[in-house]
Amino acid sequence: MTAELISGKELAARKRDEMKNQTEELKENGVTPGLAVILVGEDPASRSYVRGKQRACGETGIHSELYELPAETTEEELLNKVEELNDADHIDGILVQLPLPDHISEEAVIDNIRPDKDVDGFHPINVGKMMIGQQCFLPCTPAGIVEMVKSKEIEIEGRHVVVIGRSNIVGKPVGQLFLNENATVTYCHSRTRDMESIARQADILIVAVGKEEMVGKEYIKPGAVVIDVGVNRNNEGNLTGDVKFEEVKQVASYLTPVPGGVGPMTITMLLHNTIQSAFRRRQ
Ligand SMILES: Nc1nc(=O)c2c([nH]1)NC[C@@H]1CN(c3ccc(C(=O)N[C@@H](CCC(=O)O)C(=O)O)cc3)C=[N+]21
Ligand SMILES: [Mg+2]
Repeated sequence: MTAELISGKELAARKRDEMKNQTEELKENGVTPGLAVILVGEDPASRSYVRGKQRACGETGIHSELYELPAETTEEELLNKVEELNDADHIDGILVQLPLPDHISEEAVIDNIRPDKDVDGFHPINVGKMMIGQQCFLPCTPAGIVEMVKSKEIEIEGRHVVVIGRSNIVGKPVGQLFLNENATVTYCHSRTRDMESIARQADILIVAVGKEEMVGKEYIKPGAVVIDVGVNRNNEGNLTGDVKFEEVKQVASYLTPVPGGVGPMTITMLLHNTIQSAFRRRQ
């Protein structure tokens, strides 16, 4: 078997076309959706992701503002900036790029973003609402993954989803979203015993670990759907996933590439959340 690739890039392009119509509708009513991105420090990978987000905003008709703060910024200064953006009517979404420098508490920053502008879906109010199935901003990477699976009309209900990774921004919420879709969900992590045999039970395997080429064909049930969330930079500076692409492609039914897979859909869901926020707050 050779897996069919799920191109996040193509799906993202289709979704962004639809979203352009939504921003036009808003603009006819005098509303331009606005996203503010705050980047603290000079990490080159973070800079490159932020550039991608801004480019995507431009293409979709979303106004974006970038605040580049020096690495020495204090927590209080950052919280003041968040407060200012919380109060700015033309800003519908606030994204503080993670990770933050060690002297700043990510928890304190996230807690102080207005939940109705938290387009990352990281605020505890939004996390709680997601957990009990209430309307909220869904976290972008997990929501993008569900969209990718649905785009191929892959059945989710009743199927076994195994998530490798338990971060607050990908692993935990992606399992919750698949549970909300009536899947049976298992989490694996660094302390899991015999991870390969658990992963081999997955109908849909989601790998969100951050370790280059960790998952080979021994983790895959023939015909499984494999979603690679890894964004690792190798020694040559290329972006690579957590999955051994060439060998897993020989056993899986569907596989997401890196780059061109989950990443572009993460950005697309951010645009989606920002537009939804503008509709909710200003229409
Ligand atoms: N508050 C916050 N929200 C985030 O959503 C967030 C964050 N912090 N910190 C960092 C991670 C990482 N992330 C990516 C988004 C898009 C691509 C993406 O578009 N990747 C392209 C390639 C980009 C390239 O080549 O550099 C692709 O996979 O095809 C990657 C990574 C969002 N993150
Ligand atoms: Mg920190």
